[in-house]
Amino acid sequence: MGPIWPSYYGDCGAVMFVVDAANPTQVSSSCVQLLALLSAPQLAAVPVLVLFNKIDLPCYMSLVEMQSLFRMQDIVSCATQPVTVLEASARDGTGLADVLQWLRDTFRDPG
Ligand SMILES: Nc1nc2c(ncn2[C@@H]2O[C@H](COP(=O)(O)OP(=O)(O)OP(=O)(O)O)[C@@H](O)[C@H]2O)c(=O)[nH]1
Repeated sequence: MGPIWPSYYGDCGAVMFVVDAANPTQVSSSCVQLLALLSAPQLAAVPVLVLFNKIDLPCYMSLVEMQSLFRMQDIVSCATQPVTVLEASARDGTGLADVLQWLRDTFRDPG
């Protein structure tokens, strides 16, 4: 689906970028897609949530290792938009309260 994402950028109020944290083979392609998304002019001021999902599943890499492989710190500090990184399991609900809080904070009516 990646190639058609830019056609939606103009309508985005926020982006939730979900990474399969149980699948280290997708790290490099996810990282390339994330960098392309963050450098899109239409998304330059749009809040982005990078969500490492499926943390209930076993993986040979720890989440800290995966985020290090992603160079998340560098990505966040170089991004023009606010970037939040969270972890969750959509299956058992871990971390979803933080995701909902991010949505509330992001779409809070400023008035
Ligand atoms: N264990 C676990 N499974 C999940 C979680 N979130 C989604 N799934 C399952 O993962 C499968 C694929 O769902 P998604 O990853 O959302 O869909 P997708 O991105 O199109 O599929 P893939 O790219 O193949 O992972 C489904 O069977 C979901 O039920 C999670 O947090 N934990």
